[in-house]
Amino acid sequence: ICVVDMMTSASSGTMQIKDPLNFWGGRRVELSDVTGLEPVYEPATGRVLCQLQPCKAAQVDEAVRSACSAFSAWRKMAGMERARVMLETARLIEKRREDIAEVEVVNNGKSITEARLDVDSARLCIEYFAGLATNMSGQHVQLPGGSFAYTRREPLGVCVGIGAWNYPFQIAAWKSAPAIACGNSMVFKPSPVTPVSAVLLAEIYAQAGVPEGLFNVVQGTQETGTLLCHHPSVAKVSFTGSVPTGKKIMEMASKGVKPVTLELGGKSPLIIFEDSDLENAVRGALMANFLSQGQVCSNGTRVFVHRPILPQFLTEVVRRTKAIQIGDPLLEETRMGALVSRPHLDKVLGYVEQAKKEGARVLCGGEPFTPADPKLRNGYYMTPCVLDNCTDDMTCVREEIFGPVMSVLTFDTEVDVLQRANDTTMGLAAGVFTKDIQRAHRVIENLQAGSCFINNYNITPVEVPFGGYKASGIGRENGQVTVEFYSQLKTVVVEMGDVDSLF
Ligand SMILES: NC(=O)c1ccc[n+]([C@@H]2O[C@H](COP(=O)([O-])OP(=O)(O)OC[C@H]3O[C@@H](n4cnc5c(N)ncnc54)[C@H](O)[C@@H]3O)[C@@H](O)[C@H]2O)c1
Ligand SMILES: C[N+](C)(C)CCCC=O
Repeated sequence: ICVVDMMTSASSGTMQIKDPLNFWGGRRVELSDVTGLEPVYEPATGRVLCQLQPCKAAQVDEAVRSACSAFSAWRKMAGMERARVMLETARLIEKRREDIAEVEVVNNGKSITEARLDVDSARLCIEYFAGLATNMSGQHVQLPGGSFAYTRREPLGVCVGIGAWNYPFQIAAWKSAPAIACGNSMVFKPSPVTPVSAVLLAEIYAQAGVPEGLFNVVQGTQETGTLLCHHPSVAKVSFTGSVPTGKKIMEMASKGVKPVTLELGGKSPLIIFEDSDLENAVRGALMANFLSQGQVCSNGTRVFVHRPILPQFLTEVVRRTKAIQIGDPLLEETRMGALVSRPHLDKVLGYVEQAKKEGARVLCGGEPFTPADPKLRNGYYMTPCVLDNCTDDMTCVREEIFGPVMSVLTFDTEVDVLQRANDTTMGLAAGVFTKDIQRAHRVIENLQAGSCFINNYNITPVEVPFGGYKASGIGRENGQVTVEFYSQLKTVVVEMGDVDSLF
């Protein structure tokens, strides 16, 4: 069942990926048409891990047909039966936690410590939605003369999931768990940069007993994604990725009047007031900027610090940032691994150069980093960066960098900082640190963001909805409300008397 030959589990540069990464009809599929191969890299070493076999129209069609056939069986199963299979999936994920996490590290570059937490989040999400699978209920409405109506919450059909590269396994679970809990099937396309772990989820679902074709993986780039969005048998598209791609997805889905979930990018504010617990505020700022090498959609990359505490804040944040251990992401002690690709690393370093040109001051980091271990020399590492002296008009403050770069800004009043925090087209997340509870809730009420934090940052329990305001997205993932985004409501009116015809 395993996709990889684990020659060692201790360090990078050794894992082999040999088995096909496409999956439908309950098994891995070796494509006969293998044109358009794309190299897939191990970010920690720069080594080519395998070649991506992109799916064309014929294969997309096969996967969708497989999903259609599974949907017919799955939708008829009782919620309890669906829940049982999902709980078994969660149990198998827990059992394989370590090898899934290692695959994620090898293809994504994040630290093993973080990858384990991502696998846990995927498992918890499947467990959570297993609980909701038994609760697909409607409403009973009394009407005059003993007549009544009721509503049924029904699945949509074949849902497409399209994922980003920063949380490959977690994204596949956050999309598939609510979809299948509601009785849908799914065709999932991972990012071509990180295609390796989604197929493990497909295998585990199959092993747990879902019908063949319930969760399928098609690999590919934007061509494959486009084919999926336009496919006439697809009922919904759930997308995680950048704002520009999200707009294209919405446009394509609109042609078939298909609902979308869009989990897009952000440029989120984190506001630190002078009465904060400084130690916690600094920890929060690091969590808001450096998880997953800074490649996190919800990151609070605009850190607004109340002027009276700026010096202490900067001293402490820089001290802790410099102490972050960078290196082989498979080692236990590593806290920051490699960025996802060479072009992405160059882009992030380019943002630091641009920030300097525009007048920001680099307090630490922002440089390429070469680990001492020779096998890591071609990996995509950089030192985490804190920028001071930032102003609202700078590129580093306006654009999503998606790397380990924290921009620190200063503020004097609550009114001023709220106006500046909201001065962005995006609205994924926001955070506030203060000991004043009235202020905390007042500030949150006035922040234009879908996922907010008081005295913490970037924690996403699966029981609560996650998603954005403004250009950061449509719909939510996780939490009870997500059932509404993967189902549709049927109203049934029942006449108990005679038909009172006007004709
Ligand atoms: N809000 C969230 O929950 C969330 C989570 C993770 C990442 N993100 C965002 O994702 C972005 C980084 O990820 P990325 O670089 O993989 O994003 P991206 O938009 O480049 O790609 C995302 C996915 O879309 C596919 N795709 C690209 N063009 C397409 C097209 N025309 N039609 C169909 N599919 C297409 C890609 O192959 C990939 O699978 C960041 O902006 C980040 O903030 C958001
Ligand atoms: C779990 N995190 C760290 C909040 C990430 C959510 C997904 C966004 O990229």
